[in-house]
Amino acid sequence: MVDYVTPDLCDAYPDVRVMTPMFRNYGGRKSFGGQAVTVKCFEDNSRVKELLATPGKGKVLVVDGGGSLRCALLGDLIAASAVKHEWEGVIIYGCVRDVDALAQLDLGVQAINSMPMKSTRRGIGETGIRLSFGGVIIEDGDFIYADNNGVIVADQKLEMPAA
Ligand SMILES: O=C([O-])CC(=O)C(=O)O
Repeated sequence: MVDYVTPDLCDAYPDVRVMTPMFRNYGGRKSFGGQAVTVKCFEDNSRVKELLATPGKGKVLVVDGGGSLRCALLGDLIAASAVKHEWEGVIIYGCVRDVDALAQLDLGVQAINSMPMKSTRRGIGETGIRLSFGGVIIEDGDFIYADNNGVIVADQKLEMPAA
């Protein structure tokens, strides 16, 4: 597991897209990165649950939840499924819950806040599409990196510069 340091990546790759600072780290992995798998859903985590139950090695699930603060799109059970399927992490423009349990998992999780109410699951949501939030565009297949400093997006895979 690579320890990504986003300030060092910004220095080495000044063209990266940097998200507006609004995410908090909720996962047990303070730093994570990989190829973006995109989801857009509003207050419905059907697609999040489905995707995190498929193989995720080298991948980061990027969820545009429309910034809703009314319910959580991820909790400890779905996050545990993500760990089992080897996802690197999940970035949610929306909320998570079960935050103390999330902090114990070997998974990166960044979201805008915590919310104890769960979302609905009516099968609504799109996957593999272009997202726009946090001041940047994220295409399915882009590369995304996150740590406690922030979240950055790039067209190609980034390597940590030699120390
Ligand atoms: O089930 C949900 O919708 C979210 C949740 O609490 C979990 O993943 O444990």
